[in-house]
Amino acid sequence: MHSKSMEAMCGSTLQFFPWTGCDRIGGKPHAAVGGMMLNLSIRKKSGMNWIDLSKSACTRTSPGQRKFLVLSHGRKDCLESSTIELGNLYASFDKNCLLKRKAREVASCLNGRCIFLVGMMGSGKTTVGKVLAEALGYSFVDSDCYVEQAIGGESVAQIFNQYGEKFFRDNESEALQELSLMPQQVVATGGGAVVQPINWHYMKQGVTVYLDVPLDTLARRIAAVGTYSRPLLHFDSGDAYTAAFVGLFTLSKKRSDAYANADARVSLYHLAANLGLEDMCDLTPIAIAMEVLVQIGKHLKGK
Ligand SMILES: Nc1ncnc2c1ncn2[C@@H]1O[C@H](COP(=O)(O)OP(=O)(O)OP(=O)(O)O)[C@@H](O)[C@H]1O
Ligand SMILES: O=C(O)C1=C[C@@H](O)[C@@H](O)[C@H](O)C1
Repeated sequence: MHSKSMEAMCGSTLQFFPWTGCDRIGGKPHAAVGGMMLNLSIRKKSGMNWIDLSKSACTRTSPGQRKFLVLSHGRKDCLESSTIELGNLYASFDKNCLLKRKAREVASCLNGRCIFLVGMMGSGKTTVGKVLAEALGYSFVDSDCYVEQAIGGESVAQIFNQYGEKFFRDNESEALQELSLMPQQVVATGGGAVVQPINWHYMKQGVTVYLDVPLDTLARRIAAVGTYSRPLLHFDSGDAYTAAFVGLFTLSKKRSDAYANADARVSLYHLAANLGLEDMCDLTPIAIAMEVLVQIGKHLKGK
């Protein structure tokens, strides 16, 4: 579709929300983290031209400046589905471009140091960690999997059942010690790694980031996949959500001080609010990974 005809079709309240799910746009325009939320007035002020959708997603409309695609419009009836699909495609491309750009900037200050993600079970350390690692060009390691392999392939739940929690914690500490000696890794730590003071000594060889996620969101995520793989939340009776919520509540009371040791904190509650989102579920792993990089950048610059 030609850019002019798209402009004529779509009218005047176009916005770009790179950090949210494209299909769930509805929050109020806000200064987004990583800063790319455009509306018509900003577009006019900055003298932007529409992008020709038939060209590359990274079309440069003026030297050194990359322009972004339109994703949403105040009047849904004037958007053709093909336009939305194309917008979604380009938007995810752009989100990755922005994430990679931020990752390059942060990587240049990290000097190969690892990132240790800490947080409660279900906080997204694995999901976000993989996105971060990919953007930074780092390896991704899940410390629970590392322990499982070290023990000989048994699952965390089996290790808890057979050998008890102390045995698992000792092996977890050994794993973190080994991982702290290897450069350029994003490590998703086990939810309870923060309780052993010695683990902080290992993790502080790199940069530690706390993914702070409300208990209700954690419990919903865990209930969706079941509590079987998480021995501290698994009970034979009762529904999965209640078991997860009660278990997480008890653990979080014991751990909140420990999580506060992290160098940086990413609060999903605050991130969603800053982006004008009513529902935290609309925060994509890319959005959260971007915020992790922003907070690491601030930490490294001493802000
Ligand atoms: N941003 C997100 N939006 C929606 N669901 C998510 C998000 N991040 C993670 N999830 C889901 O939540 C669940 C837990 O995520 P994940 O395994 O990444 O957490 P974790 O912190 O590594 O958990 P654990 O410490 O128990 O291993 C998964 O089912 C995952 O798909
Ligand atoms: O929060 C916890 O104590 C745990 C979290 C998981 O990642 C595993 O390390 C294990 O299930 C214990």
